Amino acid sequence: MSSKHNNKSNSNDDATNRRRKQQPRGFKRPPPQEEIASLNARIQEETPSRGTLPYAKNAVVSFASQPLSQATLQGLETNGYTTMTAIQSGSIPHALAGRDILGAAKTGSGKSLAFLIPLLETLYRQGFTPHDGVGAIVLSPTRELAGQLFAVLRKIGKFHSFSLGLVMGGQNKNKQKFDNNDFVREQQALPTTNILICTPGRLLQHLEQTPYFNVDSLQMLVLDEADRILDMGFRDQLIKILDYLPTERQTLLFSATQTKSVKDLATLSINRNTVEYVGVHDQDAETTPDKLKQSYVLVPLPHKLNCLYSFLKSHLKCKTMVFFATCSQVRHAWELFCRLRPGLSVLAIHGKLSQTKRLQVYDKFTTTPHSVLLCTDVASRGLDFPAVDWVIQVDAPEDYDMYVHRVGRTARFQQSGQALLLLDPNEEASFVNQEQQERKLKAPLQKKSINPTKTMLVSQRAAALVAEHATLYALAKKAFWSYVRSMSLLPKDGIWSDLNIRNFSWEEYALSLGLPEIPGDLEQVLQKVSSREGLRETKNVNRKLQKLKEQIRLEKEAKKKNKRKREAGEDGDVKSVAEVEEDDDLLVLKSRHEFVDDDPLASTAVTSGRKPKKIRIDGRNSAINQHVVFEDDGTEQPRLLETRETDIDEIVAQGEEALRGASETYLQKVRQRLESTKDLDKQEERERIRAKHKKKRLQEKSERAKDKNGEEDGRVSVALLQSPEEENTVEQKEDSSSDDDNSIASSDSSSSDSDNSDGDIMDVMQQEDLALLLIRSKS
Ligand SMILES: Nc1ncnc2c1ncn2[C@@H]1O[C@H](COP(=O)(O)OP(=O)(O)OP(=O)(O)O)[C@@H](O)[C@H]1O
Repeated sequence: MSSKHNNKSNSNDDATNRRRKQQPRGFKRPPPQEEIASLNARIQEETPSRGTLPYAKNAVVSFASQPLSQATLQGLETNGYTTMTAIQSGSIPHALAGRDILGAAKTGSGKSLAFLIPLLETLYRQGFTPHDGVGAIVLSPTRELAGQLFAVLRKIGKFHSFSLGLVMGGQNKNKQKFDNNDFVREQQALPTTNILICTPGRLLQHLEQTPYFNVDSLQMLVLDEADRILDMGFRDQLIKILDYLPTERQTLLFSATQTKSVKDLATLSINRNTVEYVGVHDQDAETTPDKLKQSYVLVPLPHKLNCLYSFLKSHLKCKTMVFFATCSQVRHAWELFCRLRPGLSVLAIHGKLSQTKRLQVYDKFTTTPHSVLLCTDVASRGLDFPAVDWVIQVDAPEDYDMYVHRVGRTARFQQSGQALLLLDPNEEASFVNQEQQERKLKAPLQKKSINPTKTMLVSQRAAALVAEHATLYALAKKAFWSYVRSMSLLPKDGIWSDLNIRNFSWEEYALSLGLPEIPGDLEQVLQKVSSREGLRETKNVNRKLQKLKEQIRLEKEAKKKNKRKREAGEDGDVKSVAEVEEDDDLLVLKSRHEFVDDDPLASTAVTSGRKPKKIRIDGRNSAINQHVVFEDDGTEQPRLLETRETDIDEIVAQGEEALRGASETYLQKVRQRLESTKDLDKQEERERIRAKHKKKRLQEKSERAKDKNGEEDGRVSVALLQSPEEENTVEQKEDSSSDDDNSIASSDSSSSDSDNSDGDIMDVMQQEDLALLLIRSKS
């Protein structure tokens, strides 16, 4: 391969000259051939024996002591990387010797550099130039992670002359025209790309469709989050990809929850007798980072949103990630919380957001210190957001691996962090099972409880908002059904095997989302989704039904449009999407376009070249395309009750008459419910305030006493209690890592919080009155 160096083109010389200019003074790189020969000799000499860790786990080993090229060392140094982490010192010497690696280490321990450095070195020592084609491919399960790896590679590979490519598709909003442009641009760049970072779906698309995309010179294949790429969602794509790649290559697999399955290794043509397994934390007592504090609280499903909102209100100076089970729940919670204004930036990321929007949110959360990111598991793996203080899991994870990745978004690389899991009482026995935990999870989960005097009720406000906004109503419905579906489809052989989802308070859960009741026949749905067969059947029936509905709707729309044109001219009460977007940033009508899946595979099902759609001011859609929505892993999203992503499509599909009828009944129900619970809620709220005031008085009294005694013990009020036994205790000693939070909590409790609570009671009453007023005016 080194002969390839002799074939350098002029453009490559230019690139080399440019890079030389970037190099700091005094930086002298030896002539490549000489340096390469010396590196090869050192590697041969210093390669550790198979099956051994080259250094003790806690040894301080510098990058400079390794047989690495000057360009790589320079790249590392300029970015502040001087000493290696355990996984780096454990795996890099083996990887430099060309061995296949199975690397396992805790989240945030520096696995990315553990494979990116050998990747640069291998290509460098092989003398790769842009004309040698693809020498290394890194597969990532999500676009955000691919983008993050690309950014790290650019930084540390700055002094090399390789061409890097990031291929993940769906850069623009889901318009096939734009996506095609991206795809064509990628196709043009691929033949001269040396290192490719990509998601499996897009790579496969290129392997199948890009004529001059030659992967015959591939030296190295890396699977970041390997167990995820090898699991069901990506497996088929991976197998197809592997068909195109040469089998003679080095393969590196990294993850915090590594696969050791023989089947997986065979899939990747890895010889299990020669692969190096580097599990630097295997002997540790815990599978999660050392500086991560983990706890769980029992919160009945219908109270989870109350609990989350209260938590956010008392942690305004924190950066928090909140995990939900489904995209629809994230969308609903985001819409709701944006309207409830908890007092910090509320962001949301999930698989159905357009790529442009996803990148914006990613950047915003990276740079905003006090913010909350509501997300699905699309953000659970690999993402390295700086300084995340808290990870909250509103919905329990599907399995322990997912738990490890979710909580691993905080306490990264020597930092501390906290994680809180909200478990419904029905879930406790399955998740916090001693035996299973000791065997698999090995995480020090502490049970805490919620301080009731600190909990705010948002469900009343949610009901008022849902009554007012049709978009929110549609989102609440979707959130409800998507959660039911996700719970019904939990793996039957995993930790949730004993869970009976019929034990959940579904009626109350619906109310907590702002719905007046369960929006449909729950029993029927549970029966249908109880088996995957049932789900598939439902999906097919739904598609046919949807097609028919769509046809009828289009005919109706055409008729209406003509009528409107005749009566009021083109403009009438019709607004363009852009106009609606301007009206209200939070309206979901805006996201109707953005939430459409941008998966390249999905995009083929989207009609292109249409005129801009028009939407009625009142939020009813006037032009709906039928489209297929894919999950991030490329699988088609089942459509049990959701037919499409437009917010009010189901209402529209029922036609004008049905809509009016439904809205009447709905408002009637909300009215009844608000009337019936009004006194009760007011009384509850009063009691809460009374308790709070009493607590405040006691606190002030004790503070006065302390002042008198000159005492200062640093105790502050917090929302979480240490253990259920301490449920009535409102003060506890705080740990240093959450000082910020608690200073807020404490200042809230002394001044602003009591304002808040007054504000809350006013709010609830006002909201109720407002809702009733609204209902009356509508009826
Ligand atoms: N040798 C090093 N010196 C200093 N910082 C490092 C070093 N290696 C990695 N880091 C930093 O540690 C953080 C976590 O690294 P990285 O994202 O690679 O972790 P990871 O093990 O891949 O985590 P996950 O399992 O979540 O994917 C990053 O911010 C990275 O810059």
